[in-house]
Amino acid sequence: MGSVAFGEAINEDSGSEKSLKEVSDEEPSIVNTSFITPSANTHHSSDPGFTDSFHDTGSNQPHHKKSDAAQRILFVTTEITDFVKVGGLGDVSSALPRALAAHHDVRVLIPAYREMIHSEYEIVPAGHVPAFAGLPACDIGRITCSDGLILYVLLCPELYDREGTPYGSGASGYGDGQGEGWVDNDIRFARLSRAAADIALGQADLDWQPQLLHLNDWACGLAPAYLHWQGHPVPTVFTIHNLAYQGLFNASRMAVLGVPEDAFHIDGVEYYGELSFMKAGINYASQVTTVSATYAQEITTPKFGCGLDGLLRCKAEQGRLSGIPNGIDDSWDPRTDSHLVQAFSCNDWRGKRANADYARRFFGLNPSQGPLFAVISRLVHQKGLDLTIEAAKAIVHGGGQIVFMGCGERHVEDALRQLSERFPGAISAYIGFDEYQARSLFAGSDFLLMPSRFEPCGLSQMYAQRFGSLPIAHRTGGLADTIEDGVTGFLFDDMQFESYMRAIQRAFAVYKSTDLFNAMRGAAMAGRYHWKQSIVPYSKLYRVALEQLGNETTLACQ
Ligand SMILES: Nc1ncnc2c1ncn2[C@@H]1O[C@H](COP(=O)(O)OP(=O)(O)O[C@H]2O[C@H](CO)[C@@H](O)[C@H](O)[C@H]2O)[C@@H](O)[C@H]1O
Repeated sequence: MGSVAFGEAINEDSGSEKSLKEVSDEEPSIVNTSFITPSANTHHSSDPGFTDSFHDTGSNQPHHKKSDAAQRILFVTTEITDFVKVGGLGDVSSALPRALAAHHDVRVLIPAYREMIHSEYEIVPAGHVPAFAGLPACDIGRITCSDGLILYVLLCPELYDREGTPYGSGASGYGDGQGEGWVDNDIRFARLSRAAADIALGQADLDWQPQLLHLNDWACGLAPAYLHWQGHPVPTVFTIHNLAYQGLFNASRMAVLGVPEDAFHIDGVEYYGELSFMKAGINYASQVTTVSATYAQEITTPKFGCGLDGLLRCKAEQGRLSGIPNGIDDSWDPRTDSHLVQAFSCNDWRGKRANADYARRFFGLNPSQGPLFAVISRLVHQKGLDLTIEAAKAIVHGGGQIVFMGCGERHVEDALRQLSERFPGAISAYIGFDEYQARSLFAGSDFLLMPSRFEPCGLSQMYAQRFGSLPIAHRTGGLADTIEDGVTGFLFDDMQFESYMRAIQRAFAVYKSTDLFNAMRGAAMAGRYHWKQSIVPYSKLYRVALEQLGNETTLACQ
């Protein structure tokens, strides 16, 4: 592909066609707060028992006084940023249960990884789950976090006490049983799912029993299925964070996982001859959610549905599929974040500049007056790194610099290393992830490059906006829902180099116009994508799932 020239090709006014919001440093306004997908709300709209008691109380402390509508929720996950994080699921699992805990009794179930066993936290014996099919018996421990959040950790050292990520020895993402995933991932995550089902049924010797399971991604997908096959109608909410990772395993593994033979068909867990954990979760959960309204609609189409779009369309028609956006937690505040070399706020651009200087020094870039672009991402196909690599030369020739931070697919890591060697002082590749430096980079950069092919929600673009770094992103999924084109960032429509370059050119043009650039940064920083906005929709959904009990006539999708 040819490169797109800067200079005369740049339209000075291209970023200003839309009027900017008035911005206030002291009281940031809330933007884009309503994302519940309109096409999938047949159950939600009725919501007979739901009251305003869930509205913002200003507290996210677990011991906040709960309303009568409080529910006991077990949030089941494979990552939590407090201990182990591969990507966005870790952040969500750390923040969402805490936000919900102001209104519900929310506890978390997660495997006891090495990071927990060797942490400073005491693990108190709490329960036990029996062996099942080829799944070993294991103990359950309890960790009480410093803010009171209770984690139940599944103690099974032969499955979980390993060097590596929750999913495998490599770093390329969610390891769905293929590639670099652990060879026993089917057993590892069936064990987690079965433990969740046992806890829900009061069969785990715990002194606590949830009313509802909130399950996350393919690794928890068998939990609703186990409950269904046993004939126990425990309500379940299954959240898809990324449909592309499905947990596909050989059908010969069914017996060892305790999956009944007669469930292996197109309306059960079979996916083109393999066993799909993701399909099990979608098929048997009371409610399915994903993490933005746009992605909830997209996954019902062949383009984004990963072969499950027919099933998801059926769920949407049944009112069992909805989109609830992720948020970001209070720690993402440039005025108070202790990770930053200098705190800053809207219109305090000297403070932001200090973070840029630090980032340039830390990542080995030359001093520069040009724009600093950041890429903070898992390095996987989804994230469109190939487009950014193609655009890099033009960005550097236009006077820009780029820092890449992330790890993932080996060939992408290699390509980034080569790029940084080709453009020393202008491009830096940090292969790995460091929360501290990531925050400095969000704070120091002028623009975040995020040309994702698809993006269920995306957190990085929200972090960037909060820190006054304008995202340049593909108009898809949660990116489309959380970035206002020409106001808080730049969106492009086609996943094509030329289209991406036009958005980058617009960013360069805005950078040249100080007033416009500052107004956009202010608008971006004023957007508050707080988790509090998710409490009401999740609470409604929990209520709907509880009320569905005993009324399961529409579960099957033929
Ligand atoms: N190599 C790395 N190692 C560890 N952390 C890294 C990392 N690279 C980036 N991160 C961090 O992980 C988070 C990225 O979260 P995103 O939501 O943007 O994407 P991700 O694809 O991981 O999440 C998926 O789940 C989330 C949660 O629902 C959805 O928002 C998203 O669309 C979906 O793809 C950020 O906190 C970022 O700083």
